Formats: sequence, structure tokens, C-alpha cells
Amino acid sequence: MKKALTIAGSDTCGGAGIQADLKTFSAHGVYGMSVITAVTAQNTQGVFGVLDVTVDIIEKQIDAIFDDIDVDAVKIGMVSQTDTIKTIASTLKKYSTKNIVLDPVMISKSGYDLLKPEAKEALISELIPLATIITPNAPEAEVITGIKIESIQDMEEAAKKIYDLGVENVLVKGGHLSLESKEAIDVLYNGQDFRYYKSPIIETKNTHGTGCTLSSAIASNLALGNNIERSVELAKSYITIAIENSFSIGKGVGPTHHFYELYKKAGLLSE
Ligand SMILES: Nc1ncnc2c1ncn2[C@@H]1O[C@H](COP(=O)(O)OP(=O)(O)OP(=O)(O)O)[C@@H](O)[C@H]1O
Ligand SMILES: Cc1ncc(CO)c(N)n1
Repeated sequence: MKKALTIAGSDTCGGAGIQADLKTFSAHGVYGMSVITAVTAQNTQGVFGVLDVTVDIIEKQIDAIFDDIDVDAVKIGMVSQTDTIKTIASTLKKYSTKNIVLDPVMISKSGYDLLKPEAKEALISELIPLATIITPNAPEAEVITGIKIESIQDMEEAAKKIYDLGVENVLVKGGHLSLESKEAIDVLYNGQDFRYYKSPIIETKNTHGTGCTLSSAIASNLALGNNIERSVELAKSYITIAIENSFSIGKGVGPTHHFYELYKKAGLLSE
């Protein structure tokens, strides 16, 4: 059994964060484990409070996993504050951690700061160089690079600039861009060439946790032994099916669908 770890925040309503990651691992037939960095109180309408877990307990959670269990892939999501970031980086460095997927979560869909603005520098200097792949959406790529992103060319320029910060692969996600093509296009850069992952834009308000789901699907596929390009391709199909089958659970932005049979039927899973 392949094993994946998510280091992220808890989302009470289950659409994003730790909960989305564990559901995604399960749907891929990968055993999921979690290190909780922060507890949020949120639902489909907004985020109402955040409690950061102490760095001592974050370090102990990471040690508890790696001292005992082989980890095939790690996904890092909400990291909240500078001390949390430094602790995650120094603790992960102690172990020869492979397949690290970094989703640089900054602001929730409802506009809440899930990363304190002053912690951006630590994320760039401490976590980016550890990552196998980073998956910023367009606004996050703008914050990291200072480049205004309005086109595929801008995404490519930002991907190159982020690559130069020391990460092996960069996937800039285009879900937030209204491109003329009416496609959701993500751009992957590996330091040599670009690859483009496209799907039709799905008209739905229920996109809570799409970024978390995509990054944990990439981590699942890396854990299963796929290379980066294939992992991103499979994860893009997974998130597209998950959004197509998204649904309403409250008054606001509902979650995507994690249902093993859907993905199996689409031929996305080995066994
Ligand atoms: N309406 C949509 N239709 C199809 N694909 C979409 C849509 N919205 C987002 N995607 C795709 O979903 C994936 C996640 O992208 P997105 O840009 O939404 O992440 P995110 O902003 O990080 O999410 P979150 O708000 O959960 O942090 C990408 O592959 C993107 O292209
Ligand atoms: C805990 C958590 N992580 C990530 C997101 C993504 O925006 C969210 N809404 N909540």
C-alpha cells in the first residue's frame, strides 16, 4: 500500500484542506496520513476563525510519522505563519523526504488570509527549494513573482521566475483567468520546456477546495510511481471529473466530488 501525508489546515466543512486531501488519497487507493497546522472554522460561505497549532506539536506530528512510517509523497497546503513554515522545513529536511507537492495556499475563495502576508518570504525561501512541484493559482503566482498574470505568456514567465527560486517543477493554474478560449489551462514548467493541461471551463459555483484536491491528486499519483508529467495529467482529469460532479451542501460554494467509482469508470485508477 502506498502512503501519502498531507501537512495542512483543517476545514470544518470538509471541502478543502486536510479533509479534501484525505478524501483524494482514498479515492486513489493511497493510504492517507495528516499533520494539522491550523484548525479553521469555515463553511461554504466563509472562514470565521483560525487557531494555529503550536510549532512544538507540528514538529512532533511530523516526527511521529517519519520516525515510524515510510512516506511515498507529501502534500503541503495551508502553513499559516512564519514559525510554522520554518518548523516544517527544518523537520522535513531531517528525513530524506521525496515527492513533495507544495500548494502555496494564501487566500480562501471567500477572501480570508490563510497565510499571514508577512510569512510569504519564509514560504519562498524555506519551502519552495524543498518542493518537487509547486502549484500556485494565478493570484498566488502574482504574489510570488510580482508579475501580473492575464495570459498564457504571463503564466509561462511567472513559471520560469518561480523555477529560478529552486523548485524542480512549477504548475501555474489558470482556473482564475477568464481566457478567450473558455478553457481552464494549467501550465507546467520543468526548467526546460512547457506542457499545457486543458479542460473545458465547467459552469458551477461549487469549487470549494479545487486547489487542495488537485495538489493531493498529484501527490497520490507520484506516490503510485508516476512521473511528474503523468501525475499532473491524471490529476487534471481527476479535478475535472470532481468539479463536473460537484454539488451544493450549504448556502455558498459547495465541494467537489471524491468518489472512487467515478474515477475508476473514467479509467484514471490502476486498481
Ligand atoms: N470552473 C472550472 N472548470 C474547470 N476546471 C477548473 C475550474 N476552476 C478551476 N479549475 C481547475 O481546477 C484546478 C484548481 O485550480 P484553481 O485555480 O481553482 O485552484 P485554487 O485557486 O488554488 O483553489 P482553492 O481556491 O481551492 O485554493 C486547476 O486545474 C484549474 O484549471
Ligand atoms: C484549511 C484550508 N486550506 C486550504 C483552503 C483553500 O482555499 C481552505 N479554504 N481551507
